[in-house]
Order: sequence, then structure tokens, then C-alpha cells
Amino acid sequence: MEDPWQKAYDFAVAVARKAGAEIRKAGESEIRVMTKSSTVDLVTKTDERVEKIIISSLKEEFGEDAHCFIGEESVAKGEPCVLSDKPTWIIDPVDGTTNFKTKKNFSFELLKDDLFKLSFVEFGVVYSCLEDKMYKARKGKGAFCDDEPIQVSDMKDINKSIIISEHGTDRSPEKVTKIFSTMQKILCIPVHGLRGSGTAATNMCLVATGAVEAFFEIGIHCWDIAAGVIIVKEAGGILLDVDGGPFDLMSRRMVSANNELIAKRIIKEIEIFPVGRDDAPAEK
Ligand SMILES: O=P(O)(O)O[C@H]1[C@H](O)[C@@H](O)[C@H](O)[C@@H](O)[C@@H]1O
Ligand SMILES: [Mg+2]
Repeated sequence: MEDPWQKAYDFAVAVARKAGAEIRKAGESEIRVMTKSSTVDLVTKTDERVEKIIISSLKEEFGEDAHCFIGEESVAKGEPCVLSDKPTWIIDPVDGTTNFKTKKNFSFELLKDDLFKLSFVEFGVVYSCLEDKMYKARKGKGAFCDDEPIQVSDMKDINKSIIISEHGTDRSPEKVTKIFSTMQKILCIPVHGLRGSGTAATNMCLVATGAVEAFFEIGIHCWDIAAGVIIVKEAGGILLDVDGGPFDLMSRRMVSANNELIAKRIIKEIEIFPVGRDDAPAEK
């Protein structure tokens, strides 16, 4: 049977490469940083320009009105962040803008993916453009890094696991206290180590390749994780909510892990704090 999404998947990979080249080039000049929701929520002209390049390339290829778009920088400027039944590209033009602005050798990512309905992800692409690694996954067809199949770790022992988390962009003391309390409790299980690359996309690809056992975060956005969701799933891993319930892309809460045992053990230690949903109606 013909695969209706293959063309879009291949095109997503090509656009990711093109956008990655733009980001690398931009990294050679001075990077001026602006802020969004807080003083630590950063954006640059490159984030905005690359998002426009991606969206216009997709519209040119598939037609002006064929698909919907949820882009990190468009949403920051007031565009809606709602999934409908229409195929929707979810785009984070630069994931890890804080790493990008240092111009040092941390990773930052370009990601996009296609969602058909809530929780029904067709494919995901994450291009780690500094190290030139292309991660991708297509529903039911496996996950790959540079065309080599990838697989989550088979570790079942939490005491031998490496866990990733990030701190998000909200620095209110009560939330930071919960984040650090959770990290302390997880470290003391004990686990082998705690890590954080500064980009959710990289973190999820690290779960998918088996480099670490799990990544969790409260406060991430759908564009940070959408592509990673299918990459982790197709690599054999699982996604859960931080309370152990089903994963919800718009909830801003996620645990991704190599297996349920590791995910549920971490979940026992997570101190949950409230965050608004990505698809919450805009405040008047
Ligand atoms: O660099 P971004 O695309 O804004 O994504 C970051 C996010 O800003 C930060 O709050 C999270 O902790 C990271 O995991 C995201 O990747
Ligand atoms: Mg971004």
C-alpha cells in the first residue's frame, strides 16, 4: 500500500538540512539575544528567520493551505497553539537557544514533525546541526541516526541508570525548589548519574540511542518534544505523564524512558508543580 506520508517525511529531512546550514552559518557571526516569557527564555533573529524559512519551504512544497503549523516563534508572537484534525507541522527552529548563543560546542537542534491528530504522530526529524547527525523516525518503521537503526537501552536496574532532566525557563523559587528536590531524590535512589544537554530534542535522542535511560521535564512545550516522542517510541521506548498516566503532548509534562520499570521508578520521586497547557485559551 502506498505510504501517504513518505514524501513529507523525506522533505522534512531535506528542509532540516537546509535550515541546519543556515543555523551553522548564523553561528559564525555575532548573536544578539532577546527574551520572551522570562529573562531566561531566549530567542535570536536566527530562531525567527529559520522558522520562516521552514514554513515557507513547506507551503511551497505542499500548498499554502494544505497543512497547519505550530511554530515556537510564531506562537510567541500570538499565533494559536492548537491541534486539529488537519495535518500539523510542529516546529522548533532552534532547540537549545541558550546553548546556541554561547557559540560553544554544545548541541542545538532543529526539529519538526508532523502530527495528524492529538497523540498521533506520523514522523519526527531532529537535526543536530553542529555534529551533523540526522535523527528521524516514521510511525511503524523504526528510528534512525544517519540511516543507522537506533534502539533504547535494555537496562532494567534503576541503580545503574543515567537520567536527564532540565530546569526550564521559570525561575520562581517554589518551582526551582521542587525541581531540585526531585533531582536530589532521584540521585539518591541512587542512580549512576544525572545529566542535561540543554535541549529537549537532544535529550530524547540520547534516550532513543540508549546513551541514557530516561529524560523527564515539567514545563517543556510541544515543539521541544514532538519529534522526540516518535523517535523514542520507534526506538522501543515509552512516554508517560509525570503522574504515571498517559502522555499528553500539550500538557507540558513528560517522562520518556527506555522501559516502564525505569519510568515508573522515576515518577515515584517527581514533585509535580502546576504549568499551564500549551493549548490553553489565550488570556484576555
Ligand atoms: O531552546 P528552546 O527551543 O527554547 O527549548 C529549551 C527550553 O527553552 C528549555 O526551557 C528546556 O529546559 C529545554 O529542554 C528546551 O529544549
Ligand atoms: Mg527553540
